Amino acid sequence: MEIAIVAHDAKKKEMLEFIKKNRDILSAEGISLIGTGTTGSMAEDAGFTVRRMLSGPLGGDAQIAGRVAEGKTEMVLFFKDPLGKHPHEPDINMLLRVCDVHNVPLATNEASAQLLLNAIKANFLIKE
Ligand SMILES: O=C(CO)COP(=O)(O)O
Repeated sequence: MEIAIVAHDAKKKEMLEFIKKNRDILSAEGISLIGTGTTGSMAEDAGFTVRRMLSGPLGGDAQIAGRVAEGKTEMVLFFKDPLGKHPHEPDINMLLRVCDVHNVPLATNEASAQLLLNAIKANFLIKE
């Protein structure tokens, strides 16, 4: 299962702590990570293997949306900054919309992301 990790700047620290806390799940066999540019390199620096897309403002969200639409990315953990303004808001909304179109699990905050990973751990989301 390919899981996307994306975090806005104000949420990067939270994402880093989150992925480190969930290293056992995120590094498990059958799980691969994809991320927007800066989030992805942050995760790589923490020892994860990540397929890195462009940075969000340069089209990274759109690239991940494409992979969701193609059925390649099957879960999106997107720590969105609800208080900031982003030049690539249309891309962000597209990623959220495409997840809904394709019924792909999407978490936009840490509490929801943890529930999704717990579900993976409990084997609820592993496809046959
Ligand atoms: O802007 C982002 C998501 O919308 C995140 O992009 P980066 O991971 O490159 O900072």
